[in-house]
Amino acid sequence: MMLPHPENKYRAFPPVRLADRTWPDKTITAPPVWMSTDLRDGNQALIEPMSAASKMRFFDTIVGCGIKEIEVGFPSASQADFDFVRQLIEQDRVPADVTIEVLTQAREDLIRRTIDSLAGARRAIVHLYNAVSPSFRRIVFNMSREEVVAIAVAGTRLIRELTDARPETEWVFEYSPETFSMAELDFAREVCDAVSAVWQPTPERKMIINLPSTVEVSTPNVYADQIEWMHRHLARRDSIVLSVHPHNDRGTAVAAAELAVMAGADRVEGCLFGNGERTGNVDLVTLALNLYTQGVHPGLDFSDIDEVRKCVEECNQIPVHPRHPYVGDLVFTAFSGSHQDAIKKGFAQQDPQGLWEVPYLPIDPADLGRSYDAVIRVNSQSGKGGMTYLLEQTYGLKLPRRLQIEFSRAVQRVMDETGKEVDAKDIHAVFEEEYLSPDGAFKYHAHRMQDDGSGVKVQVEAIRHGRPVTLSGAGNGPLDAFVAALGMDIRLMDYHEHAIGGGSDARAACYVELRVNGGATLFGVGIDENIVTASFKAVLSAVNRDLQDGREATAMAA
Ligand SMILES: CC(=O)SCCNC(=O)CCNC(=O)[C@H](O)C(C)(C)COP(=O)(O)OP(=O)(O)OC[C@H]1O[C@@H](n2cnc3c(N)ncnc32)[C@H](O)[C@@H]1OP(=O)(O)O
Ligand SMILES: CC(C)C(=O)C(=O)O
Repeated sequence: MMLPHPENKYRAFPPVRLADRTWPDKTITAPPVWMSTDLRDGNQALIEPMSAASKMRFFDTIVGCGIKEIEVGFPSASQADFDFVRQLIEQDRVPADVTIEVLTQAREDLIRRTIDSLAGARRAIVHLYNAVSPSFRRIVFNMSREEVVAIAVAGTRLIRELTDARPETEWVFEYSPETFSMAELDFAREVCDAVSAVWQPTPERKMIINLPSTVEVSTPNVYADQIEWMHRHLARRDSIVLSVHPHNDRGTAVAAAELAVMAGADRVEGCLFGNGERTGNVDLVTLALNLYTQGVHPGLDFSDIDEVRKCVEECNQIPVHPRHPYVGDLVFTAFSGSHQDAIKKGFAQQDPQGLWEVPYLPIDPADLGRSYDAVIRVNSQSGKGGMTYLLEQTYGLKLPRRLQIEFSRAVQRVMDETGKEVDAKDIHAVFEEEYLSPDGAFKYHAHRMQDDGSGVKVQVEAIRHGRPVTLSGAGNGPLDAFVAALGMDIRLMDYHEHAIGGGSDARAACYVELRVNGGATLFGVGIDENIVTASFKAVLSAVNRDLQDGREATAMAA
């Protein structure tokens, strides 16, 4: 089935004729004013709106993130929203540096109730809106341009009158020409100018003009042009905080907000992790952290991003997508081998004081309180890098390179059999089974060693096929002597050792690569508190593996 032809049903959004636009050359060097509308636009979009308790918990989280302007409801729409505003004020829940905001339609009864809800507030933003685009004028209101301007002006006048009568509150006025992004620019300007002419803001007492993409209908560059046009043409611009309120219908709300800020917007309204009507409001967390990764502090605190996500998910009853920027479960995870390899090398070379430069990771997960353990996960697409990284991070085992290659085949076998992702514990189990298994033919028990200056003699007590045996040998060093004691055709090809942990709990890990009876080389691993014992165990591990592989061990000691 093909999609039907769209030409007769949809048409391209016209570009703005703004030849001398300046925003493409701008960079963002300071954060905008952030406004969270989680408790209003976010809440009105939920299947089940939040309870008062959830709203209060969410409010505290938003405050904890450092957001200073918070739209807390639409108090004239429901008793629940009205009561929540009252609770915030009466219980003195609003910190001194935070301002609550409420939304109202431009209708007298609704405006009166809205202002009533704010009685006793120290400072409050009253947010008035009415839709201005041609289709809304025609379909929803059946009104002319003049009538739409008149609604906005009347609403503003009433709010002015009611707020003037309550000087105990510091009032801030916000006006939104709803559906701005679909409206004619000259008309949007006309409405906004008419409203600000009534409110009479000053540079000292600014009002907010908020230009929403109520529905995102164009590419973000067009929205940026619309914002730059308004930024240049609005009357009383020096007395206006220019705000944007992008929705995400085309999936480009973040880009739209960023370009809008480059185009002159001072303030951004959105929700944490992008909840909101339909495809959501712009995600404030992504915006803030995008800035952070450019070296600009957003003025917000997401240093424990998982805690913020937990609250938002529980209050909204909507999970955050596993691939959501910065916060999703999988965004600091690499499954594919080449990515894991690059990340592992990046972590190893990262200068803790230097610029962040770990490949594939645009941000240090630790800045967000995310753990490095989660960075690399292993499935059938993974190479050796991921599994060895996990072994090192979780169990302190630093496998030499050729052992990494050998071991990755063993893990790959398990994954091919199960088809599942494996975690650090699973990988360690495979490692144990392969190299540290106590069930091999030879088991180390104890040893004695003599060093007379000219050479070393060892006597090793071992269990062979369940029976105790004593192996004796001499050589240049302990390992040489032990290999001689085994009486087998063994060549030591490679040797590595390192400490695991520190202090009294420290142990030694020893890796040997042997060629037994002229066959292919293979590794053995030994771990013990004593480095010599670890090396003997490593040799037995390799010999046991050789025997397991069914190779002939012809000259074995009896
Ligand atoms: C883009 C946004 O997110 S805007 C915010 C939207 N949020 C909400 O609407 C949530 C809460 N809203 C509600 O509970 C209700 O809509 C209320 C209580 C505000 C109003 O309810 P009602 O009085 O039943 O009106 P209703 O919801 O049907 O609104 C439609 C009427 O409001 C008018 N209207 C819509 N927006 C506005 C506005 N901004 N200013 C003035 N009138 C408006 C419409 O023209 C329509 O009038 P009509 O009935 O004469 O045709
Ligand atoms: C009220 C306005 C700002 C709004 O929510 C929108 O246009 O999406």
